[in-house]
Amino acid sequence: MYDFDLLVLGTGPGGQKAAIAAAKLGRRVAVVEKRHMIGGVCINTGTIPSKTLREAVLYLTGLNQRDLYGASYRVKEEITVADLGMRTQHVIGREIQVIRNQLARNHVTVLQGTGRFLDPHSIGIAGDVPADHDRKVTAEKIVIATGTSPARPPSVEFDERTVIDSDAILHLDRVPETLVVVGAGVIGIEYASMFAALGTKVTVVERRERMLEFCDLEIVEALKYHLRDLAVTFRFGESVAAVERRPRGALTILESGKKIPADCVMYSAGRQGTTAELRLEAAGLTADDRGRIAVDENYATPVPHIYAVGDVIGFPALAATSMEQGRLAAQHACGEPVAEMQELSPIGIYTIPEISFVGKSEDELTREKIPFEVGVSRYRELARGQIIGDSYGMLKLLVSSDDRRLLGVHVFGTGATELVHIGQTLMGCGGTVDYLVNAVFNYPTLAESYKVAALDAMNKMRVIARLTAEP
Ligand SMILES: Cc1cc2nc3c(=O)[nH]c(=O)nc-3n(C[C@H](O)[C@H](O)[C@H](O)COP(=O)(O)OP(=O)(O)OC[C@H]3O[C@@H](n4cnc5c(N)ncnc54)[C@H](O)[C@@H]3O)c2cc1C
Ligand SMILES: NC(=O)c1ccc[n+]([C@@H]2O[C@H](COP(=O)([O-])OP(=O)(O)OC[C@H]3O[C@@H](n4cnc5c(N)ncnc54)[C@H](O)[C@@H]3O)[C@@H](O)[C@H]2O)c1
Repeated sequence: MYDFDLLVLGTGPGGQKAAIAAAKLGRRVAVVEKRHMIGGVCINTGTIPSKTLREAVLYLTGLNQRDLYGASYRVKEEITVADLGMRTQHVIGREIQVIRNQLARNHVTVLQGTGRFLDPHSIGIAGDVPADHDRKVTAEKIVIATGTSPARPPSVEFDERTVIDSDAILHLDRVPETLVVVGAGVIGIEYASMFAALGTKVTVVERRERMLEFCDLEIVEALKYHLRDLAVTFRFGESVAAVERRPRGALTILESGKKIPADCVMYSAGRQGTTAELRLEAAGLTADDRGRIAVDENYATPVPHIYAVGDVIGFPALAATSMEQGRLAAQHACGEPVAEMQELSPIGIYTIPEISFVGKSEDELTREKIPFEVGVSRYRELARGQIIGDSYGMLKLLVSSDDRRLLGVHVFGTGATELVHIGQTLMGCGGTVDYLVNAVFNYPTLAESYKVAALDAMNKMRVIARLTAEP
């Protein structure tokens, strides 16, 4: 008899949903988590602090209101890290309470400490403080949901103040005047946007020739234009060779020989699966060179009673997908029928302005030789866009020229990450552009952009149809 039916390592989005799903099926469930990390990277160092910081920045700088009230509009003249941290800490605290309460009311046992495999069914838990004793628990099924940590190259001297990663950026003692961001991935660009909005002079160094290459090119161009307008400098096609700490700041040395001085350097050049402490070999498992664990379509590892979900299994490494993987893995582990994860997942990037999309991009459709028409709506032509002072936002629909189905939705500007779900729902139900053409939307709203873009696509398709029909 095992101590638990299902034991989960890690309480990020994947671990939480795995634990609760199994508890709802009447299983005896436990989660193992380090002290001060309930909620995982998501709540403590990743998604939630970064998105809350972004709201604080937008509110305090008044950036979103400047189209209406002028370039000098500010809610607060001198914005300090205390102003920013207050909101972040408040939200983190509340979210941790919500998670603790959800686990407790579902009778999930929380075991505090760092878990490691002793054998395929046994986990040793090392306490985080000397007073916590080492203990051993056994479980019939185990879910690994240990997430990732920032990758720290050995050539970089991290010191938590001047040369930092995305965890330490939440604990700066002041807003830097100059900042170098290494890596223009999602994390790098989101933080570059926030600091640029605060007035920091940001330089982004990216090894590749472009950034966010999975996004619509036109939208990435629009984002770059906005960021340059906020004094961001981009160095594409450049790699960082070394970062040197100096008494007052740091020097980022590029392979091309350039030296960039800055108060602070944030390294956001990828993340590494948190598997080093797990002693996977004791369970007969291995991780790849980036700490990731291989799984099958049910999230089972090569050792069938052990599952892995969330960032530790790699792409797409998002909170929303991690949650769903956790739920599906638990269902499978409990012998319940499992639906496949829906392919149509949206991506939301909380830059300033924000980006969101679902489905294919123009580049992908062109590569795949799928004919499509584009319908565009610009916020400045929507009454709601004028009311909120968003003159740059846009929504783009990609419509199949063959059967008028929606193939992709790309949104840039206020509310993009919310608006995208209208398109996602329509696409998930196999809907065509005709639904949007004929639907009545609330007015004045940004959702109306769907109708405007649908009409635009339909008008273009009509021209082609007319010309094609001519003898
Ligand atoms: C700065 C930043 C911003 C992000 N923004 C977004 C966003 O806007 N939207 C989005 O969808 N995603 C975002 N993400 C990604 C998102 O946070 C992750 O996809 C998500 O947190 C992954 O969830 P997870 O279940 O894999 O576990 P994680 O949230 O990674 O948590 C893993 C947990 O496992 C614990 N753990 C590790 N090893 C052990 C062990 N041996 N024993 C016990 N516990 C252990 C850790 O302490 C940690 O608490 C962001 C990430 C970062 C870093
Ligand atoms: N809004 C969101 O959904 C969101 C937000 C933040 C993070 N995330 C998740 O977190 C994950 C990690 O994000 P990330 O941005 O750290 O990683 P990433 O791997 O996406 O980006 C790292 C970037 O750094 C560049 N790079 C690496 N080494 C370099 C060097 N020496 N010099 C210059 N450039 C270098 C790479 O070319 C790459 O573009 C993402 O995969 C994403 O899923 C999601």
